[in-house]
Parts: sequence; structure tokens; C-alpha cells
Amino acid sequence: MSLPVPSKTFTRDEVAKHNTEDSVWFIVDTVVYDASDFLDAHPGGEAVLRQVAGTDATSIFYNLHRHEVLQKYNDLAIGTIAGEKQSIITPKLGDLSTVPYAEPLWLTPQFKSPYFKDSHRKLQRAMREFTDEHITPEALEKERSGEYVSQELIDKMSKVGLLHMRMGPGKHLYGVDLLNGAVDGKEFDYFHDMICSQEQVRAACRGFQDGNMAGMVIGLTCILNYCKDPVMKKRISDEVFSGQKKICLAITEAFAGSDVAGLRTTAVKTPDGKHYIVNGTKKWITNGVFSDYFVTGVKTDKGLSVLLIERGEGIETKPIKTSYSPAAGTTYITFDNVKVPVENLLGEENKGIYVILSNFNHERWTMACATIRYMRLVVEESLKWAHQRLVFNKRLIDQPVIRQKLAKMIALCESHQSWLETITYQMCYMPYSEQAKHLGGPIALLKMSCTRAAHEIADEAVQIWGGRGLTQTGMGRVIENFNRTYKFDAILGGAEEVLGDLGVRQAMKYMPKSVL
Ligand code: HEM
Repeated sequence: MSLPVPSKTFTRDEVAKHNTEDSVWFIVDTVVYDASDFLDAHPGGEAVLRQVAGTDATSIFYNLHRHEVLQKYNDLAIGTIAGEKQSIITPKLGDLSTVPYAEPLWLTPQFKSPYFKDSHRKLQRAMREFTDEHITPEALEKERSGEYVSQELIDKMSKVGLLHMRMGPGKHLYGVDLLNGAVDGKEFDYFHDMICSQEQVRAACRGFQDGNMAGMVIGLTCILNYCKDPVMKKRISDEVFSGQKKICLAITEAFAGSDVAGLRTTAVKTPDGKHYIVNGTKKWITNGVFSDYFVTGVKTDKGLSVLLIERGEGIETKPIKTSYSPAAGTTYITFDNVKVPVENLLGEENKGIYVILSNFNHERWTMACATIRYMRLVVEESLKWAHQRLVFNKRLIDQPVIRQKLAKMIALCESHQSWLETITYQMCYMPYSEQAKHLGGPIALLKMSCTRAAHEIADEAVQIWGGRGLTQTGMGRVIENFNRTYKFDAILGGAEEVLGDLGVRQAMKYMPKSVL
């Protein structure tokens, strides 16, 4: 699609005359811009615009700006050069990128994949459109302002079944209209789930990405799988899926992160056996500040247990400032003699470790989906920039050292997507009971390896982008965000070292005795 600009045409000679005190025109990709009234407002200053007045500024413009700047300021366009056609494509909402490696191979027209059916492709299109239209604009705004996700967006996501889909396959999807029939809830598998995760990441706002109901993705699973009272389970899931109530997972403490066995929040039964009294703290809890329900890991008399705690007396939530956006709603929680009915126990008393561990696989896999997709976005942006940016009279891409960096970035991205798809295929066909045994290790290793790859990609990308890779606005916005935030994935849901160890320990369990 070309930029929609007025139909008036000019000759290049006519444009050249607008190089005066009162009139500053220039050409970008055959479109004529009248910047005379924009000089004061231009973030790059007046002088630079005066320097290009009357000329074709295409190459200098793309050396400094993203194409989306022209979309935003389209009202400065007054026409086009007679007989010439725009050559730069403006993507439509929902379009696939035409940049090589910008889409996973299964979405690249020349490639085939055994894993993806029509419903996956239909869902991908619908998710891309929904993300471009509704999620990205809000993500960009909230990432900057640090405000929390709006109720309006939550309502929209609820209406199209996106909140339901983010919980992965299951009965909670039956009978729900998913993005206007893009996929039937009974057909929804982990590849659909992967698509939902990966498409949303394209907003490239890591803090908002977590702020946008990540607490639900990791917290509500425990209710769906371990709440014994069907009435309570239905009430809570209805409230959360409809967007009226928010939920989060509160496991980590200042005392214990990946080492969940070291938790210190206590739950002591009252003498009449009807309640637990909860005391303690939780730290780094995503979405905690605005949550109504806390799925909380506690110490009971003989082990760990998991309780559903409703916001009320004795609970205080305070935002924690981290290196990503406050939009994530990262929280410090204190529980001070909080009275919780015993019916709110999820799973068995003292066997909460199973509740926590069974939750981890989907959480870690979702994080791998997201990290890999974000890596790909960095590859896309870097490929575009390397073709656009001129230094030492050459495009960056014409420098072998830059091509080497891109080669490494592409290889890391493609190999991890392939590994992800292989594991996702096993998740679709392996019974849930077997998954913890056989997939816990591979998923842990995948997540560990993804975030190591993210580390390499962030490092190479910033070198390609220079100062722009460290600047929150303008051309390098995506690179800066990725470089500042990829570490969250290397820590949350299990630190790299813990996951690596888990993967190898699981392999040790299955080592045949006879190999020596
Ligand atoms: C329709 C025309 C233009 C519009 C709407 C526009 C808009 C902007 C905006 C929004 C920025 C802030 C950075 C960003 O968001 O990318 C910017 C920065 C800048 N612009 Fe423009 N601009 C235009 C044309 C030009 C031209 C022709 C030049 C020629 C030299 C120029 C030079 C700069 C410079 C030097 C910066 C600072 C870049 C940086 O900090 O990296 N702009 N412009």
C-alpha cells in the first residue's frame, strides 16, 4: 500500500523553488511535504529541514526516521511528483512482513511445514490484525506512561476470547467464540497457543506485555486445574475471563525465587479448622498491584501449599520499580494475618509443590514463545536498518562485519523457533500426565537456551544500531527495549542456571545403567 496523499502533482523544479525563509518543501519517496509550519515542531530541529529545503530528502530521511513517522505526520504531504510512483510500501494492519526472516518459516510463502493447518493460519491472521489494531497502540502508550492496561482493552480481549485462548488448550475454550470463529475451541492446540503468544509480542513493549494479563496466564491455570469446588472454580474463571476481576501468581519472595522450597510465608490453620491465617511477603509479583485474586504459595505445617487469596483486610500491594515499564505492575505484597477459608486450598495440603511445578511447564514454554518472537523482531528491525543506514558512504549491510552479526542473529532465531515447534508438537500429542516427566527438562533447556540467545542477539543488535539501540524513542526503539528487558526472561519463571540444571537432572533420571 502507498501512503494516502493528496492527488495534486508537482514537478521537481517547482519543489526546488520552495527553499525560502517562508516556504520549506522537500520530497520523500516522490511525496512532496510542506514543512513550513512544522519547523518549530520538528523533534530534529528547524536547521536540518532548512538544509534539505527544495531537494529530494528520501535517503537522508530514511537514514534518520522510521517509515511510520510519515504515516503519523501524513497531513504534511501536499501531493506527489508528476509521473513518479511511491516505491516504499506502507504495511496495512495485519500484513505479514516481506523482510526475509521477519516471519517464522511456516509463514513464509515458499516454505512448507507439517505442523500448521488452516485454522492456525486463520488464527494467525486474526491475531495479527487484533494486535496491530488494538494491542500495539495501547502498548506503546502504556509502556511510556507506565500506566496499567486499560479496562477497555481487557474488555475487547475478553469479547474475542483472547483471555481464554491465552490459558492454552482445554475445556475453558469450548463454546467460546474465538476471534470471530478463527478456530473452534475444541480444535485449539498448543500451536494455536504459540500463535497467540508470539503475535502479541510484536508490539515490542516488554513491560506492557507482562502488564497485559500475564498474571492471569500463570495464575488462573492453578484454579482451572486444582480448584476442588466446581462452583468456586466457575465463579472465579467467569470473573477473570470476562475481565471483571484480575488474578496473579504470588510465589516468589525476597527469601526465595527459583528455590521455591525456601518460601517463608506461613498459613496456620485456626483451631476450628475453618481458616488459614496467612502471614508473610511476596516480591516481584507481576500484576499484583491491580489484582483481585492472589494464587499464593505458603508454608503449611508439613510442606508447601497453594491458596487462593482474595484481596481484602490485611493485604497490602506496593509497586516495585524495575528496569522495565511500571506498566507490568510488578508488586511487593504483604499478608498480615489474612484470614483465608480452607475451601480456598488448591490441590492437596502440603503438596503444593506439585501445583507449582505443574504450572511451570506452560509458563516457561510461553516465555520461550515470546522471547523467540521478540528475537525475530530484532532481526527484522536490524535487517531493515542495515539496508537503510548509510555510513562511510556505504549501507551498513555492505559491511561484512555487519553481515556476520546478522548471520549469527538469524541462525539463533531460526534454530530456537524450530526447537520450539518440535516441543510444541510433543505437547499436542503427549498426555498431560507424561508431559511433566518427559517435557519438563526439554522445556527448561529451551527457555534457558532462548535467553542465552537473546543475550547474544541483544548484544549484536546494539552494536549494529549504535546510539539508537540505547535510545527509547525513534529508530532504535525496539532494540533499546529488547536490550533493556531480555533479562526478565532469563530470570522469571526459573533462572537460566536453575533451568539448565533441571534439564540435565531430568536426563540423568533416564540414563541407562548399562552404559558404563
Ligand atoms: C515529513 C517530514 C519529517 C517528519 C514528519 C519528521 C519527524 C521527525 C520525528 C518525529 C523525529 C523524532 C525521532 C523519531 O521519532 O524518529 C525526527 C527526528 C529527526 N529528524 Fe525529522 N522529520 C521529517 C523530515 C526530516 C528531514 C527531511 C530531515 C533531514 C535532515 C530530518 C532530520 C531529523 C533529525 C536529524 C532528527 C533527529 C534524529 C535523531 O535524534 O536520531 N527530518 N523527525
